[in-house]
Amino acid sequence: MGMQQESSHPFEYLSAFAPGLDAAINCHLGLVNVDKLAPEYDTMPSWHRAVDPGVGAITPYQNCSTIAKEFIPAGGELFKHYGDQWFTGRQDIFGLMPLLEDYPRAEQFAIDFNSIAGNTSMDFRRDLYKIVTDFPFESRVTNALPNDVLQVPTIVEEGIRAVYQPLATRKVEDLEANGRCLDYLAPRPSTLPQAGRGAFATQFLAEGTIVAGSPFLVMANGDYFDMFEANWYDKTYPPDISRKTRSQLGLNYCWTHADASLFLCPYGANVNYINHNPEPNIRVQWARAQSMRHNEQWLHQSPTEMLVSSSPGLFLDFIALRDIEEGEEVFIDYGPKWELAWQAHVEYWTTSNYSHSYQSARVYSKANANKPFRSQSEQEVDPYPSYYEFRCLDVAWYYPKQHQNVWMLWNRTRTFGFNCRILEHRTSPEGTFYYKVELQAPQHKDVWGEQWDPSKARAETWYTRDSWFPQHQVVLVDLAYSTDIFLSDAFRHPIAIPDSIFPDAWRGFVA
Ligand SMILES: C[S@@+](CC[C@H](N)C(=O)[O-])C[C@H]1O[C@@H](n2cnc3c(N)ncnc32)[C@H](O)[C@@H]1O
Repeated sequence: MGMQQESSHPFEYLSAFAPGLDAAINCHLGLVNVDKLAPEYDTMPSWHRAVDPGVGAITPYQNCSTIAKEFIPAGGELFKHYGDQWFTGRQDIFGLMPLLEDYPRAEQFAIDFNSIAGNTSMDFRRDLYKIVTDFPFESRVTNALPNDVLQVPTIVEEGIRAVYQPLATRKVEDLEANGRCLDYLAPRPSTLPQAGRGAFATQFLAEGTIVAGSPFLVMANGDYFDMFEANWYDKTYPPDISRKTRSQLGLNYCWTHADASLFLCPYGANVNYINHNPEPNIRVQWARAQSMRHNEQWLHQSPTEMLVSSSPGLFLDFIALRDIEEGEEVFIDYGPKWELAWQAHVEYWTTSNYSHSYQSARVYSKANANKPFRSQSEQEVDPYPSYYEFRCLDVAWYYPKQHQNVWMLWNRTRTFGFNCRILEHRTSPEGTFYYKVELQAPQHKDVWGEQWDPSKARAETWYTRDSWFPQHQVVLVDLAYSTDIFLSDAFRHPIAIPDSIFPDAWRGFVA
């Protein structure tokens, strides 16, 4: 998430795989208790593409915090809001699952029921309640009600969450005995040169400790990571899938093995920060059968079933090979092929000739915050580099209601505005910059997946705005696909699944 700015496709979000705690959190719309904050954009501040081989090889999307919105009892499962559509779009699987607003409605129903029937006999109350919950026409609200009328007083006194919370709470002793600690590791700048961030022990970890664990996204092959040349925005040409131009950054965070085309992408807390060292202090091993929902059977059969499964079933444990001190960086061995590829890359990078004068739009804007942006006419004399563009945040003005993709456009523009040009600037007595701008309204009528049609190319329609835009609504951004992570020669290499744990049943699998 948070990467919209990096893509120029008019309708599609660019989805970033943001590993960490949040990726493992389920959704229960009656018990939503956490929220995630947008990630921070944080490149390694001292790195520059003209010099540093690590540039573009690690994610700049960092610190995507998960925060508690409600009281969470010890042992309580964390739940976030996936959005109602996640359930309505899967009605064939979930049926009439209660949505976010159905729980308060059910709660109100229980309160009303109690005030009407609370003083009647238990038998009568039970029958009356059964009529409601077993009503032939199922509804999401009735599905949010507990089956047992004896729960109604709990709802009245403590709210409907109190009915569901016990079902979503495990005993702390049970978690301590069978769970995995999520905070034995934490990210910090790595001790290795050019490696970016690494994972560090937050406390002393004795030899044999399971320091982290991770489920995986499983892919049949690495095609998913391929990128092709295309011009989504102007639609002047479609992607040419015969010409792969580069690999997505996600490749560096995923695991594979020479004997199969499979790719496994871990998303357990902090495991994606573990760097490579040929002399590691951590090893990996599959979780014990049935523990952590690890499906041992999958290790003994062709990956076909695993690939079609809708729920994750692989779980890998990361185990201390020796005592690890608090504050020590932890490492796994990515394999000799990775090591050779990295060495070759470092050598190659000395020959790359990226300009020393390159500055990302973010770096430029920060360094020049005391000056207004240049207007169009000023830019004729003193242009900005071609890899910058202006975005103006102006949601209220243009809202093409007739458009079938309104919500997508709205979401997209809300986050990072419309293309815009600066016509004039002025400075208020308080020193705030104001801009007279021209905005380019989105004109797209087509949708993702439709037949390619160059005649639907983006219309160059510019609108002048009368009001002056304050500086926080005018942003200089990097042109999509121009930041370090899109450099076609940025380092890309997957991590090797150690041969010692790679199941024989998967060898030879190619898809
Ligand atoms: C799974 S990520 C590890 C976390 C990463 N360092 C970060 O900051 O997000 C793998 C990437 O980290 C970097 N890396 C890992 N080990 C390294 C090492 N020993 N030397 C240099 N770079 C390393 C490489 O860019 C590699 O592709």
